[in-house]
Amino acid sequence: MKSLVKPPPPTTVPEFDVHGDVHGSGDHREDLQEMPRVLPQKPSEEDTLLERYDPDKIRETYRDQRRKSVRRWYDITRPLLALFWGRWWDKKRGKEKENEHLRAVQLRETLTHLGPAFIKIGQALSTRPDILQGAYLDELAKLQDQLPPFPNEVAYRFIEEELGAPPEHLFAEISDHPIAAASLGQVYRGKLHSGETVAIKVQRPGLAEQIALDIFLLRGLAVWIQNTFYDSIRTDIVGILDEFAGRLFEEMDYTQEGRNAERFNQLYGQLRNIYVPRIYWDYTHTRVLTMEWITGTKLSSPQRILEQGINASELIDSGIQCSLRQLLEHGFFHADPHPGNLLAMPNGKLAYLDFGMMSEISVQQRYSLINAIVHIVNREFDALAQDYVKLGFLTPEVDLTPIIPALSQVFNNALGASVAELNINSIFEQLSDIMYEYPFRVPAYYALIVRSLLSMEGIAIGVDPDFKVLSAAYPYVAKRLLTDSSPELRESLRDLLLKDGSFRWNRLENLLRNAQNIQDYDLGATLNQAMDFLFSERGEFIRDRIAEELIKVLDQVGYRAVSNFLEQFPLPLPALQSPIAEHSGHPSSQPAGMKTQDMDHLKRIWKLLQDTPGFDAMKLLNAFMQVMNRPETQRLGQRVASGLAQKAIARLVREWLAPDPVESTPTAHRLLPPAT
Ligand SMILES: Nc1ncnc2c1ncn2[C@@H]1O[C@H](COP(=O)(O)OP(=O)(O)OP(=O)(O)O)[C@@H](O)[C@H]1O
Repeated sequence: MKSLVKPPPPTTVPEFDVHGDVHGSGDHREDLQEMPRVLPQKPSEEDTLLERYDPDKIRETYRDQRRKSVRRWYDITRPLLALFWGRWWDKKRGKEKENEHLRAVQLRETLTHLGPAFIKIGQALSTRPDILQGAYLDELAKLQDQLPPFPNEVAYRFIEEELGAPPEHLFAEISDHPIAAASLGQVYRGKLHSGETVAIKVQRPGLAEQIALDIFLLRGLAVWIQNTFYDSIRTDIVGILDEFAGRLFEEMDYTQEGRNAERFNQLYGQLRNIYVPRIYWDYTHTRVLTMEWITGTKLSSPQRILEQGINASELIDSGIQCSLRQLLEHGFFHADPHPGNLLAMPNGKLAYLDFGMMSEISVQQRYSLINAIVHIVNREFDALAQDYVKLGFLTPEVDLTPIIPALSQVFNNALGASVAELNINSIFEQLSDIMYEYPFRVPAYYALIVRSLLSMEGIAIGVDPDFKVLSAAYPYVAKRLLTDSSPELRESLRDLLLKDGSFRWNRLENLLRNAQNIQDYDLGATLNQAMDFLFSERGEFIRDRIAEELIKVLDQVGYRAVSNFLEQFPLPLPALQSPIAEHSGHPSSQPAGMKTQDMDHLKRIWKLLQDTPGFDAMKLLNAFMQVMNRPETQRLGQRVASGLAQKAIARLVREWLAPDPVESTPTAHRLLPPAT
């Protein structure tokens, strides 16, 4: 790191072309004693063209630049055709496997050589095992970091152009070489005059222009492919490319990245162990981003993390919890969470970097995703097929009959598989086959979600080979089902808890147990939700079940109370028959120790609630009192009372009026039900 507090005087100013080559040399620093005022520059022509992704505007710009387009087209197709030809030749000679690594390296080098747009495409492909295999995935994963840097002078010039003053005036220190050179920019370590250590990200020169031209050419190709092979290509490749390009353009605007970081921090920065660097807006503009420096180890080096004694499993769990909230709660998600963008901090926190590529999914899509998880866990594949319709993968007219068994095969295999086999990667691989075989149209956002999930799983498995993302996700889903009052999730909760008219206590127990340890699980919200749900129109079905259960339970308790009372004060009354025995048709010989399965569940649920952080008996009592005052409860009470009365009368009638097969015996003995 060099100190720039007293820089030497300027000499000549270098000139640059769009490729970042330096013409002329010399030091252009001025000797200013004071902190300069930061004056962002007026946007250039390139800036205005590239304010946001607009395919029509780009087409208009490049339509008349035929020579430029043809030359670039030639540059792109030549190495790619050479690559395809090489692969075809390998296949013909049966050397496909033998040369796989060589071709993969060739692909990586070709994409690197073709520039940022292709590097980004390669990065996206590196998380698509449904498109590429083995060696290719490994090689493309190397694209995620470390590209050749561009000269310091160019970077310093950019800083000056963007921030209105040379770096030596803006910063107290700046590293004399970039500490990382990524696809879109390179990063310097620096220090503000106020003392904070910062990361200064400077964009590659000529980047926007180059990317716009490449996207123009690739989109033309995608439109042609889609129109020509419409029947065999069911994926909306133009849509995917537009989505990708839109995000790439956003990524090139570093002020957008700064805003993303702040929004990310606002939504997820409060989660346990999650850290988001602060943005220094006075030192940030379209092509220069200054943020808090994070000291940490990339998750791409799990071994080094373990060596530092950081609790890696906890770190990964925090990452998974954060990802779940991104995808299923707020819908604003980091679409590029590769291990190079995540740092394990020495204090055990997980820092997110690079907020250039963010994506959003709608509320409806989020609910459908949660429902899909519930249906997978429940093995309800007909409902899962419907989820695909809701998520836009299938049109409503598609016949789901053959798709349901295909889905059931994938997930039954997956859920029945051993821990090592149960990974999202293999599930997605099999789903890709189904999506290819049946008329699925993969929406553009799906690729990003898959990428995000696969990346999450890849990172988790790197640290803990037994990690199961689905299992880690379920507690969060349980929490959402128990606390979210949206009609969609209530519907899912109802489906989960009621089957063929009976209430599945074990599932409720399971949900409560799963949600118990989730950090922001709010037991009070669960109770409120339960009450609201119970007394809503749609809760009527459950109210009926509860009335029945209560009648059963109270009848048993009442029987026991009377029975115990009579044991203390023997009276010449006929024997009371156990309601359980009555219910089951088998009189029990031990009424005092009787239990029902439901009672067991209720007891366990009560225990679970007591053990849940935030349990407060007084709050529960309050809720209970409120419940008691509701007209529905009073109606419920009337039903229970009348149900109990009916049962009691029926029993009395049976006991007293029905002929007794056993002769009168001493009262104390007759308190026991007749032996069978
Ligand atoms: N705040 C920071 N603190 C420490 N190091 C940082 C910080 N920001 C970036 N870096 C380093 O710079 C590298 C590149 O940063 P970043 O990923 O933001 O750049 P990029 O051009 O968007 O890269 P990518 O090709 O991943 O999109 C990171 O992998 C990290 O090593």
